[in-house]
Amino acid sequence: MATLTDAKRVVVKIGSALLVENGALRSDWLTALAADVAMLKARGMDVIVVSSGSIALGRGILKLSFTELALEQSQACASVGQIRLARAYQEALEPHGITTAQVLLTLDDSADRRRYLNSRATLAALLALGAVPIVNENDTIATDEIRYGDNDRLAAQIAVTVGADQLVLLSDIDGLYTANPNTDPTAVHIAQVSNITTDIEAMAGDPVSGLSKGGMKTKIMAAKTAMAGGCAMAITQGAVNNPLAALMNGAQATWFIPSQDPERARKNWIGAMKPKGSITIDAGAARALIKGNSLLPAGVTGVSGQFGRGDPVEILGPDKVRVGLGLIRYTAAEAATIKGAQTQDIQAILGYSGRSALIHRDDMVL
Ligand SMILES: Nc1ncnc2c1ncn2[C@@H]1O[C@H](COP(=O)(O)OP(=O)(O)O)[C@@H](O)[C@H]1O
Ligand SMILES: N[C@@H](CCC(=O)OP(=O)(O)O)C(=O)O
Repeated sequence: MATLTDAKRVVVKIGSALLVENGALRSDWLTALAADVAMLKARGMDVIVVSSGSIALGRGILKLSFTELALEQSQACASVGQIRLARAYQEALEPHGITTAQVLLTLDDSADRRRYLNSRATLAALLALGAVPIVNENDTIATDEIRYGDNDRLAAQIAVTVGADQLVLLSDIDGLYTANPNTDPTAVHIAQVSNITTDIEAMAGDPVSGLSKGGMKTKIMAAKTAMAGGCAMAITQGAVNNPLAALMNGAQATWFIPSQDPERARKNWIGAMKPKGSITIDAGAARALIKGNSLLPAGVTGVSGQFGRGDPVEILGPDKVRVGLGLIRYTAAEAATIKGAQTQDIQAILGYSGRSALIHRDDMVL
């Protein structure tokens, strides 16, 4: 059985209803949550917070609490609320000596592989620097209608993007039940799910009322994404103070357990992609890759196909036999220009600085 104690990298998703009450921030709750985050960091874990609440806060600030909002009004509320939200996290975490970073993303960002690799690199750099990224959907440019509940799915995508081993959804309920317990008194709590069957999907309903509109449905969708990426996911009660400490101490939750770890899942995901071109490498580079190194331009002897940054390409050995597959960080034209070059010469050749590796070892399967 998974517990939060085992996590090395954890994403925590916080719903609007936990943070905002009657248009105002629940400061005491957030202060306690900051202590929870500091406790996880002190145990050596990387922490990313995905927080909703910008629209709910913005509505309060703009005094639009009792109005049905048009889409652009929701987006305006999000812009107003997001500044307040980010500052609230900064002020709550600062006393613990923790630096916060604001990251605004859309669900589309992980579908576009170039943006996916960029957000992955930025988040990894922030975590390496010890910062806590506070992520929300970039509501101003969200192309779909803003639907509350999308942050469940966004959090799962981010968890997979950064290779988190656990995702915790702090909710207004302590897990998945066989039916919505708010409307069905016979509903029974489910402690663990290792396979999302149609029966499990059928259990998940909408929320009853309030600020959140995603209900269990978006949480089950999030669980599917997380599990496919090798990340365990917990749904637990967030309304109490210090919900993460409570989860560590065995608070009731539903744990969704994946069948593989994040690294294996990522390699399988890359391995299943259809290559858009190929890179031929020399024998020295092939040996370096087998030892676990990234592919540098110096070892490349040929480039073929039309690919963009972030696209999957086949890696061929000197004898044209397939060595592996990876997500490349340069376009086909750039790769052809810098093939055979030393890393320190890339800037002079291209006229701008690029990534040192053509294909990073984390983005490669041999
Ligand atoms: N099978 C179920 N088990 C538990 N809760 C359910 C179920 N089906 C529907 N729900 C509803 O989903 C709600 C949680 O979703 P939501 O309010 O959107 O959470 P959050 O604010 O954390 O995003 C519960 O309070 C409950 O009303
Ligand atoms: N991005 C929106 C929230 C979207 C959302 O998923 O809300 P919730 O169901 O409360 O987690 C906001 O910050 O208001």
